[in-house]
Amino acid sequence: MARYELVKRSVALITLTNPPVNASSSAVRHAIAKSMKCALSDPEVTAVVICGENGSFCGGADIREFAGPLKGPPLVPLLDAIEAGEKPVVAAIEGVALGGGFELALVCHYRIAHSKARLGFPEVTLGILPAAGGTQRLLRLIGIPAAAISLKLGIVDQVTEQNACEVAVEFALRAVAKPLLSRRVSMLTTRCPPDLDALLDAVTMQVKKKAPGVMAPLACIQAVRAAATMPYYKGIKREGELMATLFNSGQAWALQYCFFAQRTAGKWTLIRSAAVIGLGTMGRGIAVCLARVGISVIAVESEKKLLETGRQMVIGMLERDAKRRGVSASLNLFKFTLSLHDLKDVDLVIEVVFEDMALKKRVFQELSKVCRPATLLCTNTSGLDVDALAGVTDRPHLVVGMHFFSPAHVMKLLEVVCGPRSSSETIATAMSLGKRMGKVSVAVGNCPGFVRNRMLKPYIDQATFLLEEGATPEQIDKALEDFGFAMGVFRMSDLAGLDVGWRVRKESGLNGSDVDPESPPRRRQGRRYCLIPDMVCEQGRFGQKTGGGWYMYDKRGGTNAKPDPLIQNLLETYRSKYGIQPRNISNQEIVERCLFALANEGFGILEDGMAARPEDIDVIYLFGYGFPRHRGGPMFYASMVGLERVLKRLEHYHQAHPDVPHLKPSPLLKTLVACGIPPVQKWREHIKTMHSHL
Ligand SMILES: CCCCCC/C=C/CC(=O)SCCNC(=O)CCNC(=O)[C@H](O)C(C)(C)COP(=O)(O)OP(=O)(O)OC[C@H]1O[C@@H](n2cnc3c(N)ncnc32)[C@H](O)[C@@H]1OP(=O)(O)O
Repeated sequence: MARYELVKRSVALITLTNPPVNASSSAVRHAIAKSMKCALSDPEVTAVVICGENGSFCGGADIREFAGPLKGPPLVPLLDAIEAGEKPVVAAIEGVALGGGFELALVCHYRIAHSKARLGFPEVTLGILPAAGGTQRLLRLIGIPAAAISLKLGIVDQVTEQNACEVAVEFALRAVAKPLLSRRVSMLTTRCPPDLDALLDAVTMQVKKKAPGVMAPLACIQAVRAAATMPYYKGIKREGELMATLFNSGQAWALQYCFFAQRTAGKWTLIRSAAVIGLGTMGRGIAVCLARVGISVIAVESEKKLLETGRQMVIGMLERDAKRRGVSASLNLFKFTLSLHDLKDVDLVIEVVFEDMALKKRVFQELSKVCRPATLLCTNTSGLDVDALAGVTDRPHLVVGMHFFSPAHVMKLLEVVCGPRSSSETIATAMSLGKRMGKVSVAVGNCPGFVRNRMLKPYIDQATFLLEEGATPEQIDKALEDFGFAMGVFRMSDLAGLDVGWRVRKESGLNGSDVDPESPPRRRQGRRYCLIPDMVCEQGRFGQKTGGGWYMYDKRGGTNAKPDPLIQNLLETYRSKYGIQPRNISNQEIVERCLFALANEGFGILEDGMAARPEDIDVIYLFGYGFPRHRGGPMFYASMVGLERVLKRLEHYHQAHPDVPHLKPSPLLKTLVACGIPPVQKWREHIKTMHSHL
């Protein structure tokens, strides 16, 4: 609900984390109180910055909590303590600082606002008034006759076009030595016009005329009068009395009801009930995501034992999730069953069974029989042909891929896979369901691996080829982590699990009994193939979950990756078996080969019409693979490096490795270079084939 971290060694950064608007729920207030205590008592901390996550400072009190008894730390003492603290506190305001959010900003000693930030007290629209000192402090800060923009008024100390939080941290460092007394707004005297009574009487008349019978605006005028005529401690008492009257009035209830009714009315949806088939890790995560947004879920398993395990896991996840978000767990939305017949009335089904086409086809055939004709049938396949599944149903137009990423209740990305027969309504419904579930949904075409996994293959291939040629997993990971990835390719693979890729390789005949015995060594299906990943899996090393993969871990499920002499040994034996002379490989080569191969596949995807635009690919990689945001995504990164250079380097590497088709520059890359390298946003204009739905 609030993140606490030390930045620049001495500034405590408190980030409110309560999406979507960082409303100050009881849990958020509790977290602010705890963080402030930490900051004020830590001798290393000389200043504090308060900001909000995802571009919103704070949308005010959590209006949903108004219906129940006050929970969490009382507001006024919490805010007074921030103001009275002996270390400078700076509010970094982006997005909105409304109601209680604005009051929080006003108790800070300095306010830095982004030029697009909105500050204000909309409480009156909810039938109440700002009652955590807002009426008293704002007027002390700007005086009674004020009515202009924030900087001019002195509400904020600096307006910025840049990241308000970063500017606020620098500001806080400069504020350390300065006296705080004059920065405590409650200590200021309200500047009043000489004709205060006449002014307030005139405003009262206007309000009565404009909003006859409405209580809150009149109460606000009384609070203004208190700010003008009373010392702060009396003024805030008056503010509290006025609030108590309003808070329990039918007008406040009606106005708050209207606030939510207006938002609920916009929530027309086709999907009220859904089913999830398969309660493995993915299925459980998807089921939790659905229930989180109020959709009732029928969860299906094939065996009693699996169903019971799944049920327990889902309940545990829901309870932990609800606790974290300070809400009650929506267990009543769930039904667990062994029978597909229970799905006859649901609006949508998401199939999450084992990645096996024959099994999936059987499930889709069965669903066709049991579900009502309008039910949408979705598959969470990570790369199989969605249209082949559509083809076994009685409603191919209602079949679409919804490709979630593990863990599904955490990862933001959702690829909505449009089959050639998926109708526009089906795609739009899947896209809007994804948005409702808080996902970043991207529509993609139906090709093997779709976008993320299709691009991942050349990226991982390059990393394993580099191992053959002399690099170690640690060296490759370090180069990629220095580039900006939180985890290099091998640490990431260990986290995701190595067995899935192994199975996919077996199914596609690259490994196992289907391999052509005539294939030359280290070649499969006419191209270079590295056997090392299969050899690692053959030893039962599937990554973190087995306690070993590309690295060793202290236990099964451990996360602390250490270089493993066994892997080093395996690499040396492998190289000598195949007569490979290891060479020194530079970090530049690692980054170029991995990332240019990745982007090159992206160009191929655009060319095939499997993604609508480069921005979509970049979003997929930002949210689905942790591509460093400051690099913009693989396609934007390629444009920053310069397409001409990317083309030249790919030509160079392809010449050195002609048996690696992924290094052969894509025709679209060549076209873009030939036609003068347009900016990323214009690449789409040069794509000939476009998927009809994208
Ligand atoms: C730490 C000190 C605390 C002191 C507290 C003292 C008490 C003070 C009283 C108050 O603060 S009363 C609240 C004052 N704030 C408001 O009135 C703001 C209300 N919200 C808005 O005006 C808008 O939501 C917005 C913030 C401008 C964002 O608008 P946008 O169009 O982008 O999104 P919406 O669809 O309106 O909202 C998205 C989502 O968020 C929910 N929501 C918004 N604000 C609140 C809130 N204050 N409390 C609870 N929930 C809020 C809204 O209902 C939507 O939810 P949904 O489920 O997606 O429909």
